[in-house]
Amino acid sequence: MTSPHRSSTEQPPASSSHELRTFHDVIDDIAREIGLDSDEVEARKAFLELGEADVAALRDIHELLDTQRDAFSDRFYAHLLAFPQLSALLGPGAETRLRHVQASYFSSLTNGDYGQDYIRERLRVGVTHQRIGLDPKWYIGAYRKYLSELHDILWRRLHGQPERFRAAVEAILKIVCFDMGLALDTYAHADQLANLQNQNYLEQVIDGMPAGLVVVDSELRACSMNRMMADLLGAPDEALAEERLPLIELIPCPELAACAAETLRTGAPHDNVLVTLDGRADGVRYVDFNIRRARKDGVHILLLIGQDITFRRKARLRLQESEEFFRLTFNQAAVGIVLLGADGRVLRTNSKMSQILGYSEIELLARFYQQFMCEEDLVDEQALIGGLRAGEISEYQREKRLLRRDGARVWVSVTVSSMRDANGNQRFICVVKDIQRQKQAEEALLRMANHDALTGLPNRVLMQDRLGQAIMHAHRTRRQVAVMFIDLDRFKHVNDSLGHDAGDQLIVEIARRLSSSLRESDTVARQGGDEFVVVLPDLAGKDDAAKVARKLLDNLFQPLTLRGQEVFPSGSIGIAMYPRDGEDSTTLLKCADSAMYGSKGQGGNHYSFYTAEMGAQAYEHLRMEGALQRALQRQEFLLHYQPVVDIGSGVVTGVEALLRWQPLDREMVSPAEFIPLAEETGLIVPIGDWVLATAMRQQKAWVDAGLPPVRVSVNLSARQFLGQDVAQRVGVLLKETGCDPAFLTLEITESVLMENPVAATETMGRLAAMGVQLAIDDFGTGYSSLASLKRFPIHSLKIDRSFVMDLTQDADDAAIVNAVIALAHSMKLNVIAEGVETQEQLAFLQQHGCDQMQGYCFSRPVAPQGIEAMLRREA
Ligand SMILES: Nc1nc2c(ncn2[C@@H]2O[C@H](COP(=O)(O)O[C@H]3[C@@H](O)[C@H](n4cnc5c(=O)[nH]c(N)nc54)O[C@@H]3COP(=O)(O)O)[C@@H](O)[C@H]2O)c(=O)[nH]1
Repeated sequence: MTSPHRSSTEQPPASSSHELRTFHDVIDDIAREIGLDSDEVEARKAFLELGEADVAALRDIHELLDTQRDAFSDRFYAHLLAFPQLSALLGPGAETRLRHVQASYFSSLTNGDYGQDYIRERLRVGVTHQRIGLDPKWYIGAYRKYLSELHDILWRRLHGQPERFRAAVEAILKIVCFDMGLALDTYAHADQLANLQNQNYLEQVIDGMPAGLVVVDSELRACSMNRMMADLLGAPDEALAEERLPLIELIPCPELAACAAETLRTGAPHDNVLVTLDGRADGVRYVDFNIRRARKDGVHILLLIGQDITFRRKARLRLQESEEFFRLTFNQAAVGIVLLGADGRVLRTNSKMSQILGYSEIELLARFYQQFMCEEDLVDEQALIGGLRAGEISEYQREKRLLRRDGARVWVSVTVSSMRDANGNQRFICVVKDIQRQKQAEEALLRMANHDALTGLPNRVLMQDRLGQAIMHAHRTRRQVAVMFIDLDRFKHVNDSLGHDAGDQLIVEIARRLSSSLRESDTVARQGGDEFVVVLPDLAGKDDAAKVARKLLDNLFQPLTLRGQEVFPSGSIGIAMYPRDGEDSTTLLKCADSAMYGSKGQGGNHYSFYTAEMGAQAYEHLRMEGALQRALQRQEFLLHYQPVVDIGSGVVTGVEALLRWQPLDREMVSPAEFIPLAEETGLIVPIGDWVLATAMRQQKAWVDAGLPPVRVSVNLSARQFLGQDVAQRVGVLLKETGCDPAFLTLEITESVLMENPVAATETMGRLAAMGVQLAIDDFGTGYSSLASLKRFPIHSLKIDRSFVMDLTQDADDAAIVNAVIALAHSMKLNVIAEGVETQEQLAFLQQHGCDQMQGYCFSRPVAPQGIEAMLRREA
C-alpha cells in the first residue's frame, strides 16, 4: 500500500529462518529495537536517580536478605497462585520452578551488578511473561507484592537503624522501578511489533487484491493506492509519496471526480463508473470504479475500488464487432442464407434469399423450408435432413430447384449444415447459391453439343445415341429399325446461285417438313450440310419404312420461294434396316449412306433400300479418294488444252487448260468423274495448284519456243478461289514460272462469285491489278444477272455449253444466247461460246457477233504438242 506516511522501521515478516534463531538472539534484537544501549541504560538510571550509593545500599542488604529468600518466595507465590487467572497462565507444577526463578531474581536484585546481563535477563523474563499472556496489570500487582514483602522484611531487620532502612528501601524502590520499566518495554515492543505485522498483513492483502484501490481524503486528494491501481494508472510509487495528488490529476476523469465528491458529501455509494485510461504504452484500459465512503481518525475518506475490465470490455467490443460483421456479411452476402429450426421453420434469412425466392424477408419467416421444395425432391431431402439430425453427416450439398413465389422454379446449389444454438437446440444453416444462369448455360451447352444450331434438330452425336437405344430396344422386342440417310437434291446449286442465306432458309424448312412428317418417337437429325438422318424405331418391317420414305418425299417436294425464286426441293433417301443390313449404328449408317447414293444415281427424289451392290459403289467411292491422293504423289495428272478461236478470223487466240488423270495401270479418267470427288474431299486445292503452275509454265514454254503469245485459261474451283489466298499464290507462280499475266485468264463460275461477292471482288481486284484477266465460266447456269456482274472486274463471259447445244433447234436457247452476246457487248465484255460442235451453231454465233468460240467443231482438247503444231501452222 503506497502511502505518504509509511513507517521507516518496517519489520521484515517472520520467516522460517527467523524461527531458527535462538532466544538469546531475539532478546538482543529486542534490546536493540528498544534502543537499550549503554547511554539509554545510564539515562534511565539517572532519571531514577539510581546511583552508586543505591548499589552499595543494595549490596549492604544482600547478606541480610539471603536467609529470607525462600520464605519470601513462598509467600509471593502463595499470593499469586491464589488467583485462578494466574495459576492457569503459569501452568500446573509451576510452583517449584517459579520458586527457584524467584529466588534467583531475589538474589540478583541486591547483588549489585546491573549491567547488560542483568538487563538482558529482565527483558527475557518480560518477553516470557508477555508471550504467555501475562497482562501488565498482573505484572504491576506482583511488583507491588514484592515491594511490600521486602519493606516488611527490611523493617523487621533494620527498624533500629533508620538511615540504613531508608537507604535500603530507597534503593530497592529504584531497582524495582528500573526492572518494571524494562518489563513494560518488552510489552510495548511486542505490541508495536504486533501492530507493525498487522499493518504489513493488511498492506499485503490490499496489494494482493485483484482490484485497484485508491484511498481519497476528505479534500478529494489521493492518500494511498495499492499496487494494482498503481499499475493501472501507470503511476510510480513516488506519485503519492511526496504529496497527496488531487484525484482529478491522478485519474483525469471528471465523471469519477464528480461521483467521488457526491459520495463524500452524501455517503451514497457509486457503482460502475467507467473510466477510460488512454495514453498508456500498452493501449487503452477500461476501469470500472465503485466508490464507498469510510471514516478514519474521525474524518471521512473515500475508497475507490477499480476493476480492470479492459479484457472483458474489449472482448465485448470484439463480440459486438464480430456480430456487426456477421450481420452485414449475412445481409449483404451474395448467396442466400437461411437459418432453420429443427422442424424446418425459417428463423433467420437474408435479402439475397428473398431475391432468389421472390418473397420478402417477413414472408419467409412465416414459412417452412419444405414449402420451397419441389415435390420430386422431398423424399431425398428428408433423408438427408434425417442424416444431419442423427449426426450421421455434418453437411450435404445438392443442386436442385426451389419454388419461387411466382411458381417458377429456380436452380440453386444448396449446402446444408447442422449446428446447435446456445440452448442446445438443433439448427440447420442453408447456404443457397443461385445457379439458374449457370444451369441455363449448361443446358444451352448441352443442347449445343447435341443439337444442330441452324435447325435445332438433334445432331449426329444425339442421333447415334438414339439409334443405339432403338437398336437395343428392337433387339429385346424382336422388332426392326430403319435408318434413313437423306441428301437434298441440287442443294449446292441453290446455295451457289441464291447464296448461303437462302440455302440456310431451305435447310430450316426441310428440317421442319421432315420433323412434321414423323412421330414423336422417331428421330430426325441433321448430319451436316444438306444431309439428314431419320431413325424409325420399333418397325414391323421394311414396308413401314417405305411408307414413311414416300411420305417424306411427298412433303419435301412442296414448292417454296427463296429470294423470289420458286424452288421445288427434293431429296434422295437411302434406307438401311436393322437387323437385316447391320447390327450396329456405324454399319447401318454406312449402308443408308450407300443406299442414298443409289437414289441419287436414279436422278433424286427417290428412296432406295440398301443392297449389297451399293456397298460396292461406296467402296469404289473410297477407293477413288485414295487413288486421287496417290495420283498427286505419283504425278499421274496431265493437262490437255482446247483451242479458243476468234470467230471472225478463225485464228487460235487462246487455249483452255483441261485436267486429265492418267493412272499408270488404267485408262484415262475424265475430270467429270473425279473433280466432284476432289472438291468434296478438298483435294482440289493441291490438284488445282498443280494445274495453275503447269499451265503457266506451259505458256512461258510456248513463248520461249518462239511461238506467238497465246492466252491460257485455267479453271479455278470454288474452294481454290474462296478457300485460299489465290491472288497471292498466282503472284508467286507468275514470278516462279515467268508467265506473262497479260496472257493468263482465270475462269470462275458465276456461283462462286455469288457465294461470297465481297471476298470475290477483293480477290479479283488484286488479280486484275497484276494484269491477269478473269472470265465467267458456264454463264447462264446460275441465277446471277448480267447486271449483277457489273461490279466485278471481268473481261470475258463463256456461254455454257447447254445453251449452245440446242441453239439451232430451241428458240429459247437462241434468244438467250443472242441476249447474252448483246448485253455482254454493251458491258464491253468479250463473249466466248463453249461446246460449239456444228457449223450451224458456229454460223449462228458469227451472225450474232459472238467474239470467240471453243468446241469440237474446231478441236477437242489436245496435248500441248498438238497446240504447238497448231500455233506453228498459223504463225
Ligand atoms: N476446277 C477444274 N475443273 C476442271 C479442270 N479441268 C477440267 N475441269 C472441269 O471438268 C469438267 C469436265 O471437263 P472435261 O471433261 O475436260 O470437259 C471439258 C471439255 O472437254 C468439254 N468440251 C469442250 N468442247 C466440247 C464440245 O464441243 N462438246 C462437248 N460435249 N464437250 C466439250 O467441256 C468441258 C469444258 O468445260 P468448261 O470448263 O465448263 O469450259 C468441266 O466442268 C471442266 O470445267 C481443272 O483443271 N480444274
